Amino acid sequence: MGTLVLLRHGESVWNAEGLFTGWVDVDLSATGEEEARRGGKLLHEADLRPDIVHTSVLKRAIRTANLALEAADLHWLPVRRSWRLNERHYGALQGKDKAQTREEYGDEQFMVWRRSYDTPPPPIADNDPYSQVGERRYAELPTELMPRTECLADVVDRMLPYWYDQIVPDLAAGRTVLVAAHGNSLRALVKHLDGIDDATIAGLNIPTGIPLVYELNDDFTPRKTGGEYLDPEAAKDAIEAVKNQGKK
Ligand SMILES: O=C(O)[C@H](O)COP(=O)(O)O
Repeated sequence: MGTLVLLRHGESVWNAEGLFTGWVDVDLSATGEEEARRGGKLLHEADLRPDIVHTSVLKRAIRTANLALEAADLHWLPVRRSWRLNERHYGALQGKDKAQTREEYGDEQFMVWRRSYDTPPPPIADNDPYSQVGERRYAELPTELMPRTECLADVVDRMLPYWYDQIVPDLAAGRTVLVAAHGNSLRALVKHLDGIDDATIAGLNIPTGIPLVYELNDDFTPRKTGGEYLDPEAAKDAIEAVKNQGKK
């Protein structure tokens, strides 16, 4: 029931520089802005007209949604935002160079931190310049829910209440729903939708700026496992690029 469109934000400035980002509120690069517009054009060309938008509270996802909606001439759509759609909190790795981290700690540890399901990176200190503790945007987040690091399992746990309580009701009403979020919050959602096991999810990467469309059954399971990218060829190359981040 309903159509779900997932859109990872366009390339951010830190994506371009190869830095771990997580909850740091980094803006889109010029390439990322272009990717976001193209995402909107792809929606328009495919005649996909979202009725409502959900974003994280991070500007790279918010601006991606805005630019895509502008390109699709859908500026007026209602939007809701939640920290539950944020990128995975990358702990003490936030702000660190991916390639340098890989070199310093080795391939195995790097991949455990980046893609293992249940091992989070070391926590970030509250006085670290890249910590989000005390940020006004999280003022309503109960202290015990404020992450200092997260693994993907933690993201699944904090994202699913938003899926069930906020997104599913929109889909149940027959709406086409656009979710503009992040590599790892969308991996968490795809894991849930496609029933991917904890080991296999390590190999799944989401490209920036290319809408991924799921037509859903009445029980909100996908009609087609994996959904469909609106530009499958571009998605293939972009997925490979995400996979290879951190390699020199
Ligand atoms: O937070 C980040 O650094 C990226 O947006 C996602 O990074 P990853 O693909 O290395 O998990």
